[in-house]
Amino acid sequence: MTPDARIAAAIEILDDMGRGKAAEPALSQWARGHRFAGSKDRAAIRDIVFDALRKRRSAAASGGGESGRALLQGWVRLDGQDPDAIFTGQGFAPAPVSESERAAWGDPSGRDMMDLPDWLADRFAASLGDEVEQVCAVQRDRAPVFLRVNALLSDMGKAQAALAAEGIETRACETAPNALEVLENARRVSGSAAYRDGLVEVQDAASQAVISALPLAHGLRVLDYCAGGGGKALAMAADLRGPVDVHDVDQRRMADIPDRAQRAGAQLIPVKAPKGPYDLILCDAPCSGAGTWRRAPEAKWALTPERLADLNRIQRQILDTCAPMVAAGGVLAYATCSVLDEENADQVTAFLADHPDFTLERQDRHLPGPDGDGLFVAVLRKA
Ligand SMILES: C[S@@+](CC[C@H](N)C(=O)[O-])C[C@H]1O[C@@H](n2cnc3c(N)ncnc32)[C@H](O)[C@@H]1O
Repeated sequence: MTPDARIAAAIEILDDMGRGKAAEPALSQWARGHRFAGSKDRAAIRDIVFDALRKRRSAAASGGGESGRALLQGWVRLDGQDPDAIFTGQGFAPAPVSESERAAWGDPSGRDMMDLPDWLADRFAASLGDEVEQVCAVQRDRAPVFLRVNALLSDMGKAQAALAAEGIETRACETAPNALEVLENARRVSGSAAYRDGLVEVQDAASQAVISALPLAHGLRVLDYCAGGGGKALAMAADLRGPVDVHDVDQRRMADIPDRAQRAGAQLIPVKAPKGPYDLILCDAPCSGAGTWRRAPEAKWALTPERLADLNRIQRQILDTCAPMVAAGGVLAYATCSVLDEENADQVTAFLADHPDFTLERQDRHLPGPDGDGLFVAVLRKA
């Protein structure tokens, strides 16, 4: 497919999303209806759709509307390209820009460039202060791909060499001790021998740093209470060189854990109703994901104040449920992939007020940037 035909495809998909479909089903449905599109075309179309979603507000202001055509005219203009060179109507290119479309073009400014709904722009400003502009600018671009070298089966040098042998170039990243940033051929990672053999896992560098901040030591009894797909549990098992109990309210979220654990040579033990006592419990709580919206940009447009309030309630409940399961002298670690105070420091303050037997030992905030996503972790020690 030509670059302009890919833009025409992205317009169809964005229009489908405008009628209420989520990005993944819209992309899959388009691919099913256009079997001639190869994997490179599908990947390129996906990149355009996701980039337009990251910049939806500024693209809409630039292109004069929320339709697929307006968004992508705006997206092309934001990129410094000439829409008339792409919207030619030739071959499979989108139809030429009409006079009414052109008249609607604008120049995004101020809040448009934050690429957030107004209510979230306010919350971001309140939580991030002087750093808000920089964080919003970062979230308008694609995130780097990071890997975690699995210390149970490999080390940095061996893993980098194995990846390089398959054309995957990496560099060590300072955010966490076992983190690699993929510099070239990131799409090859999931099919590589290094990945299949468990030498590396795909995991954001700041997510890895959250685990490095925990006082993990061999022999500790550890529970991952919100284990999901097991990304952080695997990282804990590698640091611990021992087993980790895994739990999630939604069993289906843990479906991949047995295969992932086997590949990584790690012992993750599913526990339906954990009781404790544990020396360390990680609560990687459900959250807005506001630190990871580069990767999942749909989420920032879908979040509502009501949903955020619900998440805040669930986060409090999870901490309250886990606190009694922590052994005396043990640790409760609270993590989110959010940059919003109400999900992070405010939750910790409220928890400490209700649980005077805990003290705050450490609190780290990672902002989204070149070295990883936006994450938060608080290490709370029980007396
Ligand atoms: C941020 S995700 C966890 C990601 C995971 N730790 C990882 O590193 O891949 C949050 C998880 O919390 C789970 N969850 C939501 N409410 C919960 C609750 N009340 N108790 C336990 N887990 C819950 C969700 O099903 C989801 O899998």
